[in-house]
Amino acid sequence: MSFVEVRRLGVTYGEFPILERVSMDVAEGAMVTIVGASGCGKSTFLRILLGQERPTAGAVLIEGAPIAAEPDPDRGIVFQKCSVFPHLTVMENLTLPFEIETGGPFARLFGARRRAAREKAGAMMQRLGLTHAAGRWPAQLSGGMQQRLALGQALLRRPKILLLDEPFGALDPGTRREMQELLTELWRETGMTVFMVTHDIKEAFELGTRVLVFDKIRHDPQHPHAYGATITYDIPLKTPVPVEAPAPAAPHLTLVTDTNVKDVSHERPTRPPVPEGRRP
Ligand SMILES: Nc1ncnc2c1ncn2[C@@H]1O[C@H](COP(=O)(O)OP(=O)(O)OP(=O)(O)O)[C@@H](O)[C@H]1O
Repeated sequence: MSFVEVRRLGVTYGEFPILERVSMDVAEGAMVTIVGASGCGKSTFLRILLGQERPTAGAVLIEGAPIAAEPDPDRGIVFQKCSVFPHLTVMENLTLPFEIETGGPFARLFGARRRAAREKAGAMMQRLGLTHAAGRWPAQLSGGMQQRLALGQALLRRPKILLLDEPFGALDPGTRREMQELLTELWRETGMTVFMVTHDIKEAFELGTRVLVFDKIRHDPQHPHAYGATITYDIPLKTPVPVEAPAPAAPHLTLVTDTNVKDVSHERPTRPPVPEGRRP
């Protein structure tokens, strides 16, 4: 049994299929990076993993059980922007997860529980280098600091799965590099399973233990929205933590099609053929 199993997942909005027949098995501790053209359904896939949306077809299992019908502390998420609450200070953003745990978004912590929450938030601030900014509002932070705060907030409840939707897309190259290093450190420390959407191919290959490419296998030029995207390439790169093993010398490419899985490590990747009966 894999940690995350996705079985012939499909998502349709109205009459438009966005994702179709997406299947994968993901080991615990993997860092799965996801690339694909804009609009092919990468964020939709993350929302399904979060439990924010239900799939139209297929299933997602986590540790063998169907995914919870709504977000829970086992899954944290960080978006490109606006992941933290603008009306709360850094400290308040980091104690909020514990307040929600106690009794929903309007709950307040008092006494020993408040002290414990502030201690954990303080330790996280130190880990993220934000201690000096405890009393600042998010609008008073740089983009990199805001994303560090968002990562910290997502990690405080120790999620088993961290979902990242282009988390470093709005950062300058230097800050982006720092954030990539921080993410790698936190991932190694926690052993959590990460799904990260990125438009930066280099980032996908540098950070991921496995790269997934989302694209449409079937395409009808007369009806460009007739088919959804699926996984067209599934490229394992390194063994995920905690198992320590040397990375393979060269990436082993697997071209995933609807009906078969074909080893193409010795071939140049080419566009999959249009199935019979679908030719314009
Ligand atoms: N709630 C919704 N209702 C209807 N259509 C939606 C909804 N959410 C997303 N879509 C559509 O689904 C498609 C996929 O969107 P999604 O944001 O998942 O793509 P993406 O691959 O993450 O794109 P990008 O890389 O640009 O962020 C888009 O055409 C979008 O307009």
